[in-house]
Amino acid sequence: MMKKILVTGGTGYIGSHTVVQLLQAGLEVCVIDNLCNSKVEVIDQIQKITGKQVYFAKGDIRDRSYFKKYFPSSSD
Ligand SMILES: O=c1ccn([C@@H]2O[C@H](COP(=O)(O)OP(=O)(O)O[C@H]3O[C@H](CO)[C@H](O)[C@H](O)[C@H]3O)[C@@H](O)[C@H]2O)c(=O)[nH]1
Repeated sequence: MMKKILVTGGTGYIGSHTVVQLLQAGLEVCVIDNLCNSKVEVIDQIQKITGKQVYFAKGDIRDRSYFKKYFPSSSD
């Protein structure tokens, strides 16, 4: 089974470069970023560079209701 990695801040400078490396290593990547210091277009650029799909969700994991939506089995 392919490993899935969650990268928070994955459209930022360090995050996007990390995502490219992870994809090129054959891992599946999901990015959560609130886009306060980056643009969603970065996802398209990553996909163009790697030829691989990135799952993207805009939001902040510090927001409890948002976190629960994506990680419903997490405990309080
Ligand atoms: O509460 C937050 C804060 C940030 N982000 C996102 O996290 C990513 C990374 O944030 P930063 O901008 O703090 O970090 P970067 O690694 O992208 O860039 C930082 O490091 C770079 C060099 O390493 C440059 O110095 C740059 O100016 C500096 O912001 C961004 O996409 C931003 O939108 C969130 O989703 N939530």
